[in-house]
Amino acid sequence: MKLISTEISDVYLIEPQVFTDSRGFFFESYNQQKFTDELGITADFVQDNHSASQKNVLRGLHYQIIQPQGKLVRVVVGTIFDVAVDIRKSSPTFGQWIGYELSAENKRQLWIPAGFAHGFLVISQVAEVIYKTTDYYAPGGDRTILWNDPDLAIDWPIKEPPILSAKDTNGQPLKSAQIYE
Ligand SMILES: Cc1cn([C@H]2C[C@H](O)[C@@H](COP(=O)(O)OP(=O)(O)O[C@H]3O[C@@H](C)C(=O)[C@@H](O)[C@H]3O)O2)c(=O)[nH]c1=O
Repeated sequence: MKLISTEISDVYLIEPQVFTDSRGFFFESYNQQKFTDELGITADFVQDNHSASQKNVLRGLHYQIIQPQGKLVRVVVGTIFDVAVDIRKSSPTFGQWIGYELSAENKRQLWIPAGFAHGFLVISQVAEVIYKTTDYYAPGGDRTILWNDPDLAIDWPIKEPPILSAKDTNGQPLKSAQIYE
């Protein structure tokens, strides 16, 4: 597997080694020893999540104010534009965002450590997103930063108003959100 740096240190794209033959393909989507020894990413995951969304759904930008979660995100059906925003006040890249296309085809994964808000826009007709988290869901502790916060100015590849949950419609701008020191 290959580690690709992004514009924000600590956030990485990961490209797995894919084995193809006449039957199809195989790849290790996660291997703790290789993550630690080869990629230098030490993370203990405690939960796997799986969501399916239709085209133009935007989920995010989410984080947990308690039990902040690191996330290892990948797509098994379709294509998403996956975004991470640095919301660690003490970080030199505070308020910066990165966005990458993750797809069933490119098999790329995005490693987002705790301290970031995460969201994605579905580009394909349907997308199924699977992600591992380093801490458990903390209902009541989850927070949303507004997906189109003008201070973040995230360049979503969006052509029409996205489909949002009620929670995401009422996200906070970063400047007034409860965030990490
Ligand atoms: C996130 C989550 C939700 N749920 C429940 C709560 C709710 O009834 C239903 C749907 O929850 P949500 O609307 O919050 O799901 P969703 O909008 O997909 O939330 C997710 O968005 C992406 C971008 C993230 O980064 C994740 O951390 C998570 O916040 O699932 C769990 O049981 N466990 C979980 O870990």
